[in-house]
Amino acid sequence: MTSLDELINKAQILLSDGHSPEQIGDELSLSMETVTWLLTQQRGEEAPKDVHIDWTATSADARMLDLTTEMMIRRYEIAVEEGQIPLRSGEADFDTVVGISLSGVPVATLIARGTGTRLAIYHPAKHSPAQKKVGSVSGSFASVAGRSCIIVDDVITTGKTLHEVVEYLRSHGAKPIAIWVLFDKRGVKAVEGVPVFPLYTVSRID
Ligand SMILES: O=P(O)(O)OC[C@H]1O[C@H](OP(=O)(O)OP(=O)(O)O)[C@H](O)[C@@H]1O
Repeated sequence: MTSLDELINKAQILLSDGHSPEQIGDELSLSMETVTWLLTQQRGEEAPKDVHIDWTATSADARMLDLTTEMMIRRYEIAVEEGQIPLRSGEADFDTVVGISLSGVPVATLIARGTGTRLAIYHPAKHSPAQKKVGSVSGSFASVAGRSCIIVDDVITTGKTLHEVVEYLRSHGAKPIAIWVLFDKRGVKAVEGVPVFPLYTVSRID
């Protein structure tokens, strides 16, 4: 079975389990166009330009995940050393890591441990069970008001989630300093003026 067949199979299983195409797109980190193609594709029909990242070999092992977060921390240290993050003398860097639920949380937890900072968890609006969907910071972890924050997630697909988090943090008295992600599928340099530091940028060359 090819990896494309596996992806089609995964999408069909999610559909038969009752997930909407939008949820399948979120689950597999694929655009709606790609999900539609996976679910309806006719042999010979050209696939949309998208990439699927399978990093379960790393995410399924806490030690490998920890090593990955060490790379993310080093990535940022280098950016600071090179002046990509201009810090005013005496200014605190960041004191809080905000992990985006769900997949950003284990990564953020290890980064908070590795940097000796506080851990906050953000629930995106799309996860809210309420009719009026709004994002929120979990009351079970660190608060964000008055804090300088690093936002952590696994992947940028459209960038919508990060826009939401940056707006939330600013409107709740927090200062987003930078965004750290494992994979950036959009090649975005900044979100609402907050610089993005991906470990890997994924792009297609046609
Ligand atoms: O750039 P965007 O288009 O906003 O997509 C990226 C977001 O989508 C995924 O979350 P999702 O809630 O779908 O899955 P998860 O619960 O596994 O984190 C991913 O973990 C990012 O948070």
